[in-house]
Amino acid sequence: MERNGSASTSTSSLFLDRVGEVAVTLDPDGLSWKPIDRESSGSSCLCMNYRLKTENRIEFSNVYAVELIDWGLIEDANRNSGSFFSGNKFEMYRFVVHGFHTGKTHGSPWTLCEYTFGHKDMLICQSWVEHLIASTNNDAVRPKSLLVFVHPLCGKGNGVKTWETVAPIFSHAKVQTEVTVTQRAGHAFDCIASLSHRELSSFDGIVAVGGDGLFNEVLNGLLSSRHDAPFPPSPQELDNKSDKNCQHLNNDISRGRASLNGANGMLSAPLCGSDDLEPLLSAVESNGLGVSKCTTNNGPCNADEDVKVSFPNDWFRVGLIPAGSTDAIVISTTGTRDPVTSALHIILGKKVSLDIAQVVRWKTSPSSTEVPSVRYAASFAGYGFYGDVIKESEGYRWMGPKRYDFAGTVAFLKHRSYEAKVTFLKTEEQETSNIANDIQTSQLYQKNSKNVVCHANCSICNDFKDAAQHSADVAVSPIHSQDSRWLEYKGHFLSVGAAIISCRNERAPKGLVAEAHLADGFLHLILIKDCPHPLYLWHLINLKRGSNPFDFTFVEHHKTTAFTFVSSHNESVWNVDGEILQACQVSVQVCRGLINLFASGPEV
Ligand SMILES: Nc1ncnc2c1ncn2[C@@H]1O[C@H](COP(=O)(O)OP(=O)(O)OP(=O)(O)O)[C@@H](O)[C@H]1O
Repeated sequence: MERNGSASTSTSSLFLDRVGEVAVTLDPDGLSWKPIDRESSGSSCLCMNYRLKTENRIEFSNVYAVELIDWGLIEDANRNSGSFFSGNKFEMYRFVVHGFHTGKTHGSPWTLCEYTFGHKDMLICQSWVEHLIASTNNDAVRPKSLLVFVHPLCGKGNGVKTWETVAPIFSHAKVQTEVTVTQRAGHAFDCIASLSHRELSSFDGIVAVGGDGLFNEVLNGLLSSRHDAPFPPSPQELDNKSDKNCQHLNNDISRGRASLNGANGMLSAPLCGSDDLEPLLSAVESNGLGVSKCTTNNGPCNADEDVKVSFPNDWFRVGLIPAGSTDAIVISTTGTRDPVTSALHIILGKKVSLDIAQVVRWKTSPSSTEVPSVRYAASFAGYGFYGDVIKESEGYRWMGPKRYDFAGTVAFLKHRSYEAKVTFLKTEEQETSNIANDIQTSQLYQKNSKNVVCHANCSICNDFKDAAQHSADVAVSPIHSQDSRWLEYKGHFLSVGAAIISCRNERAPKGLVAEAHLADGFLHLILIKDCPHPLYLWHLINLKRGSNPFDFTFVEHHKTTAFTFVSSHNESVWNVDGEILQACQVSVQVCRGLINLFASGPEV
């Protein structure tokens, strides 16, 4: 390798497979090459997505692996030797640069490419490999060892095939993978929940190959015993507090006459100041943060130490390679639904924080005794229409992903509404808006959201990391603060939904809530009050078309950090990340940035 005029640039003569002899230049940002003594500069780019076009440079940020391979053939595509594919062949030592192209438009899938270089001298090849590896390992912390769960039956039954497609990318990058193909629902949860802290900390992350349901299992397996935080107040507790301390006003939403703030809608008087709200149950002994004396907030501990892995932390990451029916989590966090793109995000060590909703079920049915149980959700928790769809779809599993369209149509035609009470924590933004005037919810929505859409390196999501990374304040929403104000809605609802992220999917390309952020510490509560059938259809059409679905008088949209829900219905079904949860009393709170995902944020 010869140094050029600039100290940071060097050039060598190498052979590039299917091109011929090239002058290769290494600069601080990448690798480029120029054919020597030839006008022809054909190049190759082989892999799952075959590209055949002239390339003469690759940036280091687009290189995911560099490998020394065996002595073998390099093809010279000398134009004088005939066709491109019938050039001369030479034997030499070789190394491969594995890379990818990001596509010209945001949200387009990344495509793989590889360049095989050769030289008669093995030491020269070795030296190139060392230089390239050193140059490409500068930025993010790339994972070395991952635990992988593959759901064989997810989506159209392609889980294993999807893993087989991306597995070579991990082996090229020398990322060790311990793979389990799940045998049943709950398998991944059981495996992860039963891992000792030491076992878990021997991995840099866990990867789910499947849909949102498998991801939810992984999430719950990780957090069930490793996230210590006070529960949000139960509906009963809020009632007790409001009876004792607060003015308690209930404005029922009249059936079929949904309206906004004021007459039949929102109660803007505070239910109670919740400064002294204690968690109903201290089932988990909390130390506030969930971080014990020897924790791994800044990285895995020394193997000999008494390790405890708790969440949130700064190093453990979860990955998702999409193979499911809906894949809303992947689309909302990477901007595309592509296994190769997701695999590359994982290998490159990309990281974004994700808000997680802690859903505490207090009662399964109105007559059952209060026994809290916790479920975590990464994308969505919904009741009414959303619960009906998931329940209805269970009977049509044989249809595959199409069953959601069918079940959705059936649930829509039934047009059922449910009597329920929803109490949510008012945010500062809403306080200001309500004092100022009694504006309608759709206006409130526009005013509060400022229509800032989450994107890669989103400043809103990164805000809290700079201020107080992973402190108790950010781990749990401030629902116990002195200034908390709770608002109550009571009435008949077609659905009650809580979107933690945008939940983009093929049926709602901009998401259920287009401006939801990955890690702003808020969820979006969407209350669809009973309304005439055609209007509800219009709302659904707006979701599908990407128009504003909240611009209706029967839709309430509130950005909040916590809410409670009570229904008197015997078979109350929630849809939590696409999975069924039977519950008639729940409390939900957002835990800001509770986990890290191998992703860079939605590209919008
Ligand atoms: N081997 C298995 N057999 C049956 N169910 C499984 C298996 N592994 C995981 N599951 C469960 O299957 C459910 C659906 O998984 P997932 O969401 O990953 O796939 P999907 O095809 O998108 O599912 P769905 O169509 O139900 O949304 C989850 O509850 C998961 O726990």
